[in-house]
Amino acid sequence: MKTAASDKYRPYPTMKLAARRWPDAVIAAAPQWCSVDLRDGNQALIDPMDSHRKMRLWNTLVAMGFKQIEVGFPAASQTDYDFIRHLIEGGHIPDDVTIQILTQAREDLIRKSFEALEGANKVIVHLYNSTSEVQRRVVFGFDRQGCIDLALAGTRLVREMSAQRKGGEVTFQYSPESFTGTEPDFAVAIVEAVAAEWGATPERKMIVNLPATVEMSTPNIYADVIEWFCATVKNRDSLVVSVHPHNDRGTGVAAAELAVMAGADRVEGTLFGNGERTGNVDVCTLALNLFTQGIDPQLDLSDIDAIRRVAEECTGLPVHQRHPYAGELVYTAFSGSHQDAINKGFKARDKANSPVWEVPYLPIDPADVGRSYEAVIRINSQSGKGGVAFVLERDHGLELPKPFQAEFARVVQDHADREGRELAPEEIWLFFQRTYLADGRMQVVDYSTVPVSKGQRALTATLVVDGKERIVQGIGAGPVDAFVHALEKDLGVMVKIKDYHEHAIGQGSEAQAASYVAVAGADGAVVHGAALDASVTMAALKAIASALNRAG
Ligand SMILES: CC(=O)SCCNC(=O)CCNC(=O)[C@H](O)C(C)(C)COP(=O)(O)OP(=O)(O)OC[C@H]1O[C@@H](n2cnc3c(N)ncnc32)[C@H](O)[C@@H]1OP(=O)(O)O
Ligand SMILES: CC(C)C(=O)C(=O)O
Repeated sequence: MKTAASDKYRPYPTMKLAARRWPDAVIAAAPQWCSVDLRDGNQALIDPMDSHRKMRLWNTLVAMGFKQIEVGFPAASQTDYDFIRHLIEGGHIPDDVTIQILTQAREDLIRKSFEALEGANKVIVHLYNSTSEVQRRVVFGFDRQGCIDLALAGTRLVREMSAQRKGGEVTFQYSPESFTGTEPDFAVAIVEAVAAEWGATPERKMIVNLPATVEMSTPNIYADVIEWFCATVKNRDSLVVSVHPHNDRGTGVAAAELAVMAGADRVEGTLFGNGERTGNVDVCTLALNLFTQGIDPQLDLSDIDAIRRVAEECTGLPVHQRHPYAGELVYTAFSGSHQDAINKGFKARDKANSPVWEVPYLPIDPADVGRSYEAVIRINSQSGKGGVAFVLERDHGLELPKPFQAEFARVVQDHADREGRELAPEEIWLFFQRTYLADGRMQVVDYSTVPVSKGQRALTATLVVDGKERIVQGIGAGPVDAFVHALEKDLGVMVKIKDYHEHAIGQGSEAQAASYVAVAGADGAVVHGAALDASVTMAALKAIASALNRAG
């Protein structure tokens, strides 16, 4: 980047805090959540939501457990106004949910907002005006006092209209909008003036929302300012301090978390971070971050895919595949060492039967957000033996021995490299069948055994070799040993079994035997073979044939 261009920008002022406390704070409970999907999220859409989409999103937000929901800017849009009337007149607002509306500090807009709220039980009236130095100078053309006067005029009217209002209580919320561009001492001054005008008390608290309207600094500086604000503002116990981080620097989540550590009681945000420019802070991520620390987030995210679907369909914006917790790929490992560790983690967990989650590379149990283990491990050229073995065990019950895994993984990896793409589990299974189970030069058709002396059995096997039927006979300590001797005696094929494993797949009459052998060829190279059969002995003989066929 050219140096000349960066001369345009100035560093954000830091805060001189004598003994900042937030770095040592630990979040022990969820903050109050307020969804602003239907307002801030909506105002950022190319096509703002119609009533139908708003209603669908509303129902999802309520079902998730949001108790405060900003439902619109009724004085700005007829759709918002009508939607709010529909919520109220249709009786769609549960008793424990408070709707919030946004208005500027302008008389006509405030009056219209109260009109929209008629008949609603509890409401939050959210008044804002921009307080930043730039906006005072460039947009409004007034000084600090002019800015305070505007806020006070708006507050006064909200107070008067709240007193006249029939029906339930009004909670007042004030936002010094563009707080991050506002001198902290001025933010305190204007909030104190507004709180005095409103008459905030510890019994009738006012919400003070301190938005990172534009995220302009590292999150630690935002936290410093929040801590300083909370320590400095008069009558802190009459205020609910709220934050409303945007994500211009990509650190909205961190800013919200540090702000809560610094003393904020409440967080405004949206599902998956939709909102102006780079979005509002993502409440799903914040909530699940808490969840992974053992803290009840007070929001139900147990079916994150369903929530994601609604959000995507209502906003028309896709959630990124790598989005924390919700992205399509975030519970999937392609790379070999990750797959191996996840596979071992799952096995250790099954064995230990422990409630504590400690599967490597998975910060959260996918099942807790309604995701399944199915797609955790997927195979491409970056995958190793653990991943391939995981897929075969998960889908087909095969427990491949370690050296066997290594051999088959090489086959799969070569193919994935050639194809340059992910291989579906069905393709891997097809590959396994083609590599080990398909008919080769030698096929075992049948066999029988009889005891000949103590510990010795004679085996007769019918084979097809190069298309011709052959009968071979041999004696050995068991059927495998007898088969090896038969192959040597009658076909002149030397077989050195280096390793042998078998296990059952399934139970009862449906059960199958899986056999795996490692055979050393004349040159000493080890080749593996495998077979499945209803009979354990037949599976063993077929596995030997499989290895010999592969050895060529
Ligand atoms: C950071 C945020 O997200 S804040 C929320 C922003 N959301 C929206 O603006 C969405 C909906 N807004 C709208 O539909 C319109 O802007 C309306 C209906 C609110 C107002 O419409 P209009 O008056 O026609 O236009 P416009 O927004 O351009 O008005 C700007 C005027 O409002 C003034 N103004 C802006 N914000 C405020 C405020 N919070 N309080 C008082 N006056 C304000 C401006 O100084 C300007 O005054 P001027 O006309 O004397 O120069
Ligand atoms: C109205 C305020 C809270 C806002 O949306 C913002 O500052 O981003």
